Amino acid sequence: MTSPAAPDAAPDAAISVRGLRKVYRGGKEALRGIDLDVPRGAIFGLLGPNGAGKSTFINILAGLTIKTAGQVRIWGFDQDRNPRQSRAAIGVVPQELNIDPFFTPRAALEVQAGLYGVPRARRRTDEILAKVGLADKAEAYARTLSGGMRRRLLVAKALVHDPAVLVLDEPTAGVDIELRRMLWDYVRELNARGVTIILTTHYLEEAEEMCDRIAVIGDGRLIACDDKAALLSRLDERVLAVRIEPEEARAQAARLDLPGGARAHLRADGWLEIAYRRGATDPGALIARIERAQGRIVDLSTREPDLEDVFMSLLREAGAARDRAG
Ligand SMILES: Nc1ncnc2c1ncn2[C@@H]1O[C@H](COP(=O)(O)OP(=O)(O)OP(=O)(O)O)[C@@H](O)[C@H]1O
Repeated sequence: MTSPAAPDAAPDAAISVRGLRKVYRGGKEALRGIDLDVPRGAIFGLLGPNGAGKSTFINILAGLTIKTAGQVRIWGFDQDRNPRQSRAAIGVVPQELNIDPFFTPRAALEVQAGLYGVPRARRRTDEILAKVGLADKAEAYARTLSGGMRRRLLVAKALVHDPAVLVLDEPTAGVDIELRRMLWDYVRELNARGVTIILTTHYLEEAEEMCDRIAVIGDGRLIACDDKAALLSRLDERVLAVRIEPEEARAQAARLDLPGGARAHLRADGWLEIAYRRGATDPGALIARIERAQGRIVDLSTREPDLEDVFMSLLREAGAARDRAG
């Protein structure tokens, strides 16, 4: 693949968004003023609960949804002032598997390349098909492709014009582990060649593994945007897991009032998991409290907070701030 078509001076921000708002017909405000920069060369994760506004954000970048207000620059090109260049700089893999059933993968890529004005001599149809593992399906009708193969075809279609920025909206929803691995390997390879990647995913461990920078959107607002490591270290939280005997005591223990605002919940595997703030309490106090009230601790482990803990904590904080604001 050639390097992505970049202006003479590649911008620091692959995507730069200011004051982005979207109000849908009917009045739903899906984005309430987002300011966001995606650094060039990043693998950038966009996270948020259902209905947070992620797809709206991505569809606006892709030019599929018209924004209500704000400025969007893609690879330095203003979406309103330079629509052609900004569109050429981005490739989007949509969430839905919307593929024309009567096209073969080869024809689908050729049509897509035509739409983007890629001259025949510069088309890389076979190379792209091979990369996404569809070389032997090049002439099959799309309606005969499995869900995973359709997903790969969508990735291939997003790449025909060599975009500098590739956006993947939930690319691994419902795909098997093997395809997921293959897709991520390919994404990493593209990134290593200079393509900036933006992805949304509901699998937080996936974002934790793949992304170097992460934004969290909640209810149309940006509630965090930071390097992954900074985001993870922001939470002064530890998780202690204990196994209590007898079994009957476990559910009771989950309801105990614990020191320092620690929160407990009983996992499906019978372990009691307790999230506590290091500054507010120490594990010794927690253990003593549980043993005093309930049974015997027969096993224990601790772990660092993961992205899921951070994510839940950010959403809780944002919810509490909204409640306070009324
Ligand atoms: N075409 C539309 N018309 C009206 N409301 C819409 C439309 N599309 C989305 N919405 C609403 O806007 C809000 C944001 O939706 P969006 O699809 O952007 O969220 P999301 O973060 O992508 O969610 P998910 O994780 O479920 O895909 C939701 O309340 C949704 O119901």
